[in-house]
Amino acid sequence: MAATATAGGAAAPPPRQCVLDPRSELRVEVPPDAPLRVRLVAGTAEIFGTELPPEGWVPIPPRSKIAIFTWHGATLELDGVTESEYPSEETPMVIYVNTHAILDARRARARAAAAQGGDLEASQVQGPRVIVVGPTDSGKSTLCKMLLSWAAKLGWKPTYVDLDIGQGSITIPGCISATPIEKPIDIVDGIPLEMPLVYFYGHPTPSINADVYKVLMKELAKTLERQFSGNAESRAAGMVINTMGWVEGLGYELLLNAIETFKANVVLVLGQEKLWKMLKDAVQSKPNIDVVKLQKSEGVVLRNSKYRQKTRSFRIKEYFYGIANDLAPHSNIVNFSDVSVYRIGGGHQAPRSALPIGAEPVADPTRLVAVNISTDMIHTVLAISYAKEPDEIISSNVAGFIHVTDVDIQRKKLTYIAPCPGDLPSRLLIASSLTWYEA
Ligand SMILES: Nc1ncnc2c1ncn2[C@@H]1O[C@H](COP(=O)(O)OP(=O)(O)OP(=O)(O)O)[C@@H](O)[C@H]1O
Repeated sequence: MAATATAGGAAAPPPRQCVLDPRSELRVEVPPDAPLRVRLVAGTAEIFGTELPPEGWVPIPPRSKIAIFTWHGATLELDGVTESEYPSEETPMVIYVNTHAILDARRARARAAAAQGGDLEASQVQGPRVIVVGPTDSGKSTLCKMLLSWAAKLGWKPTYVDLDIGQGSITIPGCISATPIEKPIDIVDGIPLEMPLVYFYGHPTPSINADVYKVLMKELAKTLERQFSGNAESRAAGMVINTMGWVEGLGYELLLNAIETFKANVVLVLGQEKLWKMLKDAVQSKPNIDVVKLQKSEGVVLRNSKYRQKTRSFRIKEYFYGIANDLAPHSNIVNFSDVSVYRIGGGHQAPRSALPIGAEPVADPTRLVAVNISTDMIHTVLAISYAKEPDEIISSNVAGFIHVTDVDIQRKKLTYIAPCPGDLPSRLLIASSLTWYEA
């Protein structure tokens, strides 16, 4: 099939078939506003580690950039509009699946050691803790998805940890989160959202308050450590950790911090020799950390900062309205006196208007600051903390998010939308710089 560009006002092309040779993939970009569906006609194929069902059409969400890969050959049918679609035989998939096989063997070893019992070191019963690093658009999130889905297909329940606050593949951007992956990741619905453990940072870049970012990583790691200690199976299945594409200066320092905090024992470096060498040298004194260089796929689509900003907005919108725009959020009103809003590390970014009257920006980067509700909060996202007391906010995970749609200073009322009806599960809210404007 030749490369085609069919979006941009042109009539939708008729359904078309594509025959893929073994170990090749069809790369497809879906436009933001036109539907595409795909059907497997013959053979087997997968999208980032999740197999296409043998029968029936699979809707591909708008704005997706995907590769439909086949190990043994496949015939596909596409129906709808694409921005581009082209096949490629040059993929790093064999290298990726070999990496998966090595991780799988480590999981099996950890499980067998735990079953044997006796006096064992923690590292003997710990499965692989894989951290995937690389510059922006090197395919990190995609490789994480594949490693998780292939592991889940074999019955493991690895924990996915997402440290990429810029994009947010588990929940909205601005969060550090983790969730067990119990089955291959759904092509349409993405990462399952039943049991995520979410810590709210509240900004799309760590430079705003790197100390808070580090504290939240530590809190998440501590909670996961506790969960692993009581669950040999998930400890053997290990973790797959996705990171940000910022690999220089502070970004690099945070990567080293993440490796240490989550006790990663496998570092997969995508697409940058220099980063691989730097990390290898940095961890050489530490036992049992493998730093492995992996080829980047040429299929990974480059996204500029404007596109990323837009994607962030869509992720927030999806939280309230669903991926297929099929959910209806609930609008609600609370009195100012019924909630308390805090900012973690009130220093750097907080506008003076968001600080208590007469307060100066504080120096302690992790200090908690109570903020007055003001019209500045309109269009921003607030997180609902599980904390019982304000001083527990930084060490507590969050229950979910609300989006502020109006602030009535005179009547002292805040209007918001939430995914569920009813009262807020907590009165302690965390402010953020994340905004979303309803079109
Ligand atoms: N082989 C491929 N063919 C087509 N699209 C691909 C392929 N691999 C990845 N993509 C797409 O390219 C985009 C970028 O990939 P991905 O999100 O994995 O990169 P990343 O390194 O995690 O990016 P970031 O730096 O933002 O964290 C995604 O939309 C992904 O679906």
